[in-house]
Amino acid sequence: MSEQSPVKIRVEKAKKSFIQKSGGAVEAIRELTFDVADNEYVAIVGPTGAGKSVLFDCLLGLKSLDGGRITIDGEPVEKFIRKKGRIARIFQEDRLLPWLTATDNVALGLQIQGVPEAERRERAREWLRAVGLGTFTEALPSEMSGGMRQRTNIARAFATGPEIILLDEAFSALDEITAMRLRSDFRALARRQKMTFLIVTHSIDEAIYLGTRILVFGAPARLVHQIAVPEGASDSPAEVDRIRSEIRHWISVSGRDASTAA
Ligand SMILES: Nc1ncnc2c1ncn2[C@@H]1O[C@H](COP(=O)(O)OP(=O)(O)OP(=O)(O)O)[C@@H](O)[C@H]1O
Repeated sequence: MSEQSPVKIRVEKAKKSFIQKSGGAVEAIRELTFDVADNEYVAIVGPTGAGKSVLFDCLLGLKSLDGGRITIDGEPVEKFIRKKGRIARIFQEDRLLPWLTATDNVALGLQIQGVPEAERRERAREWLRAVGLGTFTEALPSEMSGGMRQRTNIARAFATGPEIILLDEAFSALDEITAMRLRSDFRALARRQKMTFLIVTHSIDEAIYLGTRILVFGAPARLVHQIAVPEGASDSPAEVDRIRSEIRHWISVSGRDASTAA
């Protein structure tokens, strides 16, 4: 993380457990602490069930912590999200409404922000053009490929002008060629918009390509290692190999331990 950039997101000693229907407790987040700087791109990798999605829910104010705290721009996350559209999430599966056109799907978030209809449709079309869907603005999700639907989701995430985007395995369901194109387009848009993003991914190469820093989580979610990704590292096979081996090592030593609370 750059010394000069102000802290955008601060997670401090976060804790979260669930009581399951069987009565047992599952610890999802354990004493998790990390900062994300403004305009930083952070990739999170870790074993399955490591609480990564739960962390995103907490960052969006959808779930509350049992202990510790999350602040964004120095204020509690609940306060930060009161103004709509400051933080967006892109999921692995597209969450488009099947009866709405691409334009109307992208305009939804703007409607929630109270943007007047003509303006929100214009902004939605602009974002669809920016993701290469300028000729599909009136298409229904069923008339688009998986890659096009995910492009529509990306347009929807950017349209509200978020300060932070959370990518939850956003490229994992796509074939590799489509995923490569979308990653590259997403990275270019994020740079243009000067924003912060966090991506949870099971692909180490994706983490190296998109992240300026990679956090390796253990299970339950806690930080076991972090790696800065030097500019241009993803173009150097030797650098990619070095970072990949380092991540693999830390993932292998960070497996699930005592995730079921007593
Ligand atoms: N609503 C819930 N009720 C009970 N347990 C839950 C709930 N949500 C999550 N968990 C538990 O919390 C733990 C973390 O789940 P989470 O979905 O965040 O993992 P993850 O790191 O995103 O996993 P993956 O990489 O497989 O997507 C899991 O053990 C899960 O069973």
